[in-house]
Amino acid sequence: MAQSIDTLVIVGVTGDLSSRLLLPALGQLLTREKKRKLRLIGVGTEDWDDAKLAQTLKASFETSSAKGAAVTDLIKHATYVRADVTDRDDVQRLVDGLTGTPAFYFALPPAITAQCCALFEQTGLPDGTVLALEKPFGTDEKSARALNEQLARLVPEERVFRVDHFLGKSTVLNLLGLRFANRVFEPLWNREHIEKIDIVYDEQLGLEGRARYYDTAGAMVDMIQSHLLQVLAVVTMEAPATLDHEDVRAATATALRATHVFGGDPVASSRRARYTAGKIGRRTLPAYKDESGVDPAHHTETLAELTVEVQNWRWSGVPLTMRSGKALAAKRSEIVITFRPVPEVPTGFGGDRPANVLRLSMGPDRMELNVNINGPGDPLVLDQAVFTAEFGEGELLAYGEVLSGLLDADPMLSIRGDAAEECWRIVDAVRAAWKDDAVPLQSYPAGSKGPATWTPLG
Ligand SMILES: NC(=O)C1=CN([C@@H]2O[C@H](COP(=O)(O)OP(=O)(O)OC[C@H]3O[C@@H](n4cnc5c(N)ncnc54)[C@H](OP(=O)(O)O)[C@@H]3O)[C@@H](O)[C@H]2O)C=CC1
Ligand SMILES: O=C1O[C@H](COP(=O)(O)O)[C@@H](O)[C@H](O)[C@H]1O
Repeated sequence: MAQSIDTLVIVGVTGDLSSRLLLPALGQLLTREKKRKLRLIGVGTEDWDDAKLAQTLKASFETSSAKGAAVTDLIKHATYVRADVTDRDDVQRLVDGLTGTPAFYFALPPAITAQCCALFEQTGLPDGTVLALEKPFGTDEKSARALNEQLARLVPEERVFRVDHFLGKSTVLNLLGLRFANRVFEPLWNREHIEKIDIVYDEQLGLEGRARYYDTAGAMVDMIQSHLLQVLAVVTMEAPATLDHEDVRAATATALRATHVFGGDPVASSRRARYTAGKIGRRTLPAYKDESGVDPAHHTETLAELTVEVQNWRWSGVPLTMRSGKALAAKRSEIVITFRPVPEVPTGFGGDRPANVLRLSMGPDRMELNVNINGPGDPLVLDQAVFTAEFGEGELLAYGEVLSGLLDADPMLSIRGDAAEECWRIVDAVRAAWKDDAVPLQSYPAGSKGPATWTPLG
């Protein structure tokens, strides 16, 4: 695909996302694509200059071992613009200084992004501009819709990138090949054969100084509303005819539109908890409520679980449970597909015959399928064998995949506007029930597996 973006404007280049995730991924991309010509403009309110930006670029690129002509060229010509993007004159100056076709990557708090977009309505934007927005995209269904309407006044939908780096993860991309390029999985990928699906993203990380954002988001918004619902959409969607963004995004949006809280009951289908003081390995964590910047009155959950149903012929009645939390005993990131038991095993077989389970791990990126076979000793006693395959990490970091699509103006890995609204619709009812305290906020010690009363998933 022809390159169509030649100027990348990172607004918020002085921030954490930019230096820790975006720039290393950009460096990796340019190492692979030595002929890509890209100018970088970094924007922030800090008193930086071009030399300080170059220094930051070098440090970030080192973390991904980035090198080569395109990398050197980008650093050499990168410029820093000090601007407050909520100030009309600053935004006008920024837009007037642009040449070529720009992509604005807003590595900013979402409210600032919205203010900047409102100013773009006054300043105008060059033809072909791409706008890339980080999560959270709005704060609920209503605000997401309003933001979509605002963006639609600026650029066409295909030029809005609602970034979700989980869509760039190797295992999530591999799901497309696994499901739609094999005869053996897709015919079984439905309610007749699948009993339940669990999507788990447990982290050992605690708050990591992110109270300003996390304390108003919590695990439900931080992980389930965005990343895990996107993964769920890829797991449950119908086969797209092509991998073009029109087909893939139509398929994921259709799956999300059919997704509803299980049994229509947000109370019975959700759980929440918050960590108390504890130890993870050698690290001692204070209770979440005592972390710096946290307001205990927010009752923010650090572990959330939600069961939904995709209400269509393929999935009706199958519980799909998403869970994610922080400060847990072990990192666990997997999609677990549990098949229904076989209808009958011939009398005469001994041994266990557990259900077939397909595990797709999102780090390390690999799959495991357990099957029951005749045992190695007595052939009439069943045993279990495991087929494994490594997906590999992928050539690019997840953010590299996202940036690659963005610079080529291919929104396949970006969330379409209506899908973003659907994700809020699914969780808004649950958040309302939580706000009314209809679901108790339970607790678990940091470093544990979560509240002891919760049934383990997968
Ligand atoms: N950090 C992470 O791991 C992840 C972050 N995100 C999302 O990325 C976004 C940014 O997060 P993060 O980098 O952590 O936040 P930081 O607080 O570290 O950085 C925010 C950036 O925004 C800039 N900024 C704030 N106000 C203005 C303004 N008025 N004009 C110009 N620049 C401004 C700051 O510039 P300056 O300091 O110069 O004022 C800074 O560079 C958020 O939406 C977050 O949800 C998503 C996934 C992961
Ligand atoms: O967006 C986010 O994702 C990370 C988890 O993603 P990973 O790819 O870094 O494992 C999560 O820790 C963070 O809270 C959330 O904002």
